[in-house]
Amino acid sequence: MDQLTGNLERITYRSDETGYTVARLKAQGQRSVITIVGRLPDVQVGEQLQLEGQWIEHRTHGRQFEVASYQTARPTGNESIVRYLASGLLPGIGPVNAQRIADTFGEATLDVLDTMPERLREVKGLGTKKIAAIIVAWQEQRAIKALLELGQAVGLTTGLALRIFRHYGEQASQIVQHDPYRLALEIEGIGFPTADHIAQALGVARDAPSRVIAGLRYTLSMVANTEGHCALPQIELIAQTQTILELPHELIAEQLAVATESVLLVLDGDLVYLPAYYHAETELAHNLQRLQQLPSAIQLRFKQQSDAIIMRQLHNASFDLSQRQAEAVLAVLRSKVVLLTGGPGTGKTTTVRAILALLQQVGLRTILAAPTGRAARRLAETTNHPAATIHRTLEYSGGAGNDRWGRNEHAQLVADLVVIDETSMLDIVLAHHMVKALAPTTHLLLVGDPDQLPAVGPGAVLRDLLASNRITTVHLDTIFRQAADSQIITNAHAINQGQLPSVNQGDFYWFPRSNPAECGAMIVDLLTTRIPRQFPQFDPLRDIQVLAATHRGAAGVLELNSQLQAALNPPNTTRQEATIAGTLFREGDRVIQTRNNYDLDVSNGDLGLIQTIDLEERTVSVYFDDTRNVVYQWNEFDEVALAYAISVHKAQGSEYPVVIVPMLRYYNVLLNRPLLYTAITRARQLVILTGDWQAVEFAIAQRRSGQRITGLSQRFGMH
Ligand SMILES: Nc1ncnc2c1ncn2[C@@H]1O[C@H](COP(=O)(O)OP(=O)(O)OP(=O)(O)O)[C@@H](O)[C@H]1O
Repeated sequence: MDQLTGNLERITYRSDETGYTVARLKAQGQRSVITIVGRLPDVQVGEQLQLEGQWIEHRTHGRQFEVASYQTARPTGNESIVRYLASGLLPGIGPVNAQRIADTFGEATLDVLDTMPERLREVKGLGTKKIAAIIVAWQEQRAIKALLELGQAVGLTTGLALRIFRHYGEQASQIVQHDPYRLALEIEGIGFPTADHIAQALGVARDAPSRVIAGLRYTLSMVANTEGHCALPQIELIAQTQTILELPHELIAEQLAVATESVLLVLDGDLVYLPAYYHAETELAHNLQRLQQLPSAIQLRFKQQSDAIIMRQLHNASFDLSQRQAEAVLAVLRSKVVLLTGGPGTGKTTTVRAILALLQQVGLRTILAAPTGRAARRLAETTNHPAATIHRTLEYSGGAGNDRWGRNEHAQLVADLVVIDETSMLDIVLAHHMVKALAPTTHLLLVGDPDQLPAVGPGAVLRDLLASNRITTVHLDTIFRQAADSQIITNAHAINQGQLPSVNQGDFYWFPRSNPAECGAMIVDLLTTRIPRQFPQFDPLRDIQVLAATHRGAAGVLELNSQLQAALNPPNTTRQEATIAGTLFREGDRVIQTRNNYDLDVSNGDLGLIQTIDLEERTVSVYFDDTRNVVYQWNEFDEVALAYAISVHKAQGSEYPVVIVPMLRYYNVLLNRPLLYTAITRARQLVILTGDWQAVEFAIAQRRSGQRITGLSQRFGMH
């Protein structure tokens, strides 16, 4: 190893993601300024660096020093201090102001910034606003430095350290040092093993209570995220935690008792909950029951009108409802909380429209909402009434463990009726926040199809509420004639009843392909050749969605995306491309937003096309839903994925003109009836299944996706 000491002159390039840096150093004993490269996430211009590493000969850039490890010392001497302050470290400080600051405080400049930053007032020409901004930036800089140093000591990669910093801000070092296990629970991409690794490096004992309790909490949050359970039975929880911690059963049982005592976990009967899910479940049950009991303006308004009169009004407004639909309308007028269920084409939306018309006539207010942006847009289109996501309706902001709900028990929604569509997608936490924000006089109508896949988050709210038998429910099961003409809809209902679909007639096709590679090739062929030839009205980039059960394998989301990208949007000198967070993106690519981002105003599931990739500015702009442009910074783009193919789960609540579904046995464990049913009911005009017919049979034979452990239906009625 060679050693080198010098003063940092300039930073030529730095990756915010990885900390990889190219910089210029005025090194002692070297005649000219040299180039250094390596992971130097926190070094600043003007700093004194001590480096270890080796000299290498770069093909195009020539001789440079590759840094293996380094230490920094703060700049000393007027010139270095000025360069340091003017390096872009502090907002609004260029060479002139930097010189003034350095002249005012001399060698003590950095100490003043550390301990008495208010003394900046002594510097001529610095306003209060500028001083406040400098103080914030300086503290943040120090916090990042402290965290990166700590990170080096405990074996954290720069990428992870920066992610932790983005999450916790200035408290990051403190949290890593004193409660490293929090990282596993609160930061996406950091699992228990990483947190455990840090804790071990900090010398936390393997059988320390904090480790055991973290392991128990981690197990619960993992089963919530992967299997949708709100809780686990004690024995199950201990057994699963044991395999993670590799500690004796008794020790874990003991700490489980301690954790429930101190309410880090909640024991209810035999079920153990994370407190957040326990509260969501109990309060949801409680609030729904309270809501059911309190009188309302709607009830009052329609009290004097007989059922027959109301039906006549609807008839006059040209609604010819079936008996069941009429029952549903009356139920909503008479009961505070109603479930309206049914498969595709059974008249749910028509029923909602009839209710809206009645309420509007007499000046009562309705709010419509759905769990995803696309579902909300469709609801608005089909009802001709404004609709928004539930998050937006509840004026949600924040994120990253810092949630704020503008509408809550203290600031409730102003409405006589709130209608939620796609209720099957409601998880326990969102349902809780929504119901909490309803004024006691509001009616709630939950519309949904319980045979769809359950929510991505934990809980099975719609199924649990149905199972409780305590909420007025109207189930629509007649497929109306117009809808029955569609083979997609009749097949959806057939599949739901355990029958095989009829294929190759109308709008529902089957292309047998025996193995995953052939199936993948078939899908490419469909998008590039067959569909454009036979159905030229569909634009392959905009109208066709491939829905796969899995991410892995030759017919999984990842592989299909790379093949479809190559076929539909191949490399082209006029189209910029870039690899961001491990994925190659190209201008023109079809992409999907994968989580809600309130700053950029894009929701999970929104689809768009990449407009421009700007390598200089490190930004990507995406044109969403043919309506609006969103510009992402590079480091935000990990929220976006290619979307030629997406998972069925991601497609919940969305519809597409054409849906193509590979069906193969290699992912048998993932196949089930709700998955296939959900996939094909996403299509408006055309469904194409391709693969192995036995996989279709197998899927239909698996009646349910995994059962979820929840306590909502039992809890209902206990209050
Ligand atoms: N009472 C009725 N008489 C005749 N046709 C009806 C009736 N109710 C609904 N329809 C028609 O049936 C079709 C499906 O109705 P609607 O869109 O309300 O169902 P849905 O359950 O909301 O379907 P999806 O879940 O697929 O959106 C529509 O074409 C609608 O006009």
